[in-house]
Amino acid sequence: MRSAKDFFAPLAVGAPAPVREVPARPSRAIHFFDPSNPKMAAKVPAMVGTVDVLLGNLEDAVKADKKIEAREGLVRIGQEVDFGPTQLWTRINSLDSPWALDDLTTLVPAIGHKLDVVMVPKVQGAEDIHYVDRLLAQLEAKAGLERPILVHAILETARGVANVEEICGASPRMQGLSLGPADLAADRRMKTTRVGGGHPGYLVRQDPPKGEDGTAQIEAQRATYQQDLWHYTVARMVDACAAHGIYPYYGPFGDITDVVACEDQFRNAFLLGCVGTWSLHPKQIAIANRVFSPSVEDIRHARRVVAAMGDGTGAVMLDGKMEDDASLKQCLVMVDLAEQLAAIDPELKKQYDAIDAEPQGA
Ligand SMILES: CC(=O)SCCNC(=O)CCNC(=O)[C@H](O)C(C)(C)COP(=O)(O)OP(=O)(O)OC[C@H]1O[C@@H](n2cnc3c(N)ncnc32)[C@H](O)[C@@H]1OP(=O)(O)O
Ligand SMILES: CC(=O)C(=O)O
Ligand SMILES: [Mg+2]
Repeated sequence: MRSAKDFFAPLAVGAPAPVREVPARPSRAIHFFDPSNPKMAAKVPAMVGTVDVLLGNLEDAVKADKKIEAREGLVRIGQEVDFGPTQLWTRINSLDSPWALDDLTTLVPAIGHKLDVVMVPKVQGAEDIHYVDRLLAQLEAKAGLERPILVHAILETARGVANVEEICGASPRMQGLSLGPADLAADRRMKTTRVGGGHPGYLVRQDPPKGEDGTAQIEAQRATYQQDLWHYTVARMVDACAAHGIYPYYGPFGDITDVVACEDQFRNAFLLGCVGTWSLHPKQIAIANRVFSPSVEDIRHARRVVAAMGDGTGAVMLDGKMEDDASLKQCLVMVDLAEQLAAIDPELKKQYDAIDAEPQGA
């Protein structure tokens, strides 16, 4: 294990100094595109400014015979497009694949100055992050980059979940984690065939009513409640990320047509502490932007609590409810997020600013 004193030293002579704090940049939707798909690639310039993160995907969903085309396509897009306020990320191929090394050694010299985050799939433990960490430092030094490229890991193996805390703390480059429900389900031998989302068979059932003789009527009509297959993993991921000052994300929702269930899954993740999610299709961007932006009602309430709490200590009553130091902290999470989002989203800024113009007591 590296000494705490060395943790923030560059891992290669001439590499940029590691960040001491991961920048809190809005990333409600990480929108995936396949740079080898001409139709998708052509849409990228017009998507700048409409989505927080554009991610050139090189891994799964890119055909094996298109891997080099995808990598070269991403280089071209990275060089030609002005990304303005939108972050540019990539998902490289898995570290045991024939492509991962060339992904990094090609992308960093060519577009490293524009790449904000490298997403690494199928991370098993800290050793995978250490490998990428050192390689990136060497490539950054060689390319003369002035700021470090951050690393995001996908949690999609049972071993990765077991090692989630050490993955989060493996490098100052660690920016965040995403849930990878498809590969994780396969690795765990779960019996699902979907990419994220729920399953009608994963449920609890209301207790049976009792008959007159006191026996359970198990054949009676009983309500069932579908449960969230991903709750445990998302909750672990949120805790590990919060403990290490990095950011948790839900991942893909594969049923592109079911925008309602998609929104529900995203909202569960938002409420549990995730800062964003993936978008696989243009129509998922608006869902993610809506869900991962605090509502006007929440911001109105949060600002009232902040105002009512004065110096931030003690307890007050507001609308019949107790507010104190701890509920104030929850409200500040919302208010801070709203400020970050308002800085990049003019429509949201208008909505949040309008709260100030409302009559007192509204
Ligand atoms: C488990 C995991 O690893 S998840 C992550 C990996 N998976 C991905 O990245 C998948 C990315 N998304 C896709 O490949 C596609 O959206 C698909 C295959 C799901 C659906 O694609 P299509 O059948 O073309 O969808 P659809 O016909 O609705 O597309 C409408 C338009 O949006 C475009 N489009 C679709 N997805 C995207 C995208 N992600 N980015 C930009 N444009 C897109 C299509 O090219 C099409 O363009 P056109 O109007 O010029 O013809
Ligand atoms: C996100 C991803 O890669 C997966 O679900 O497998
Ligand atoms: Mg995967």
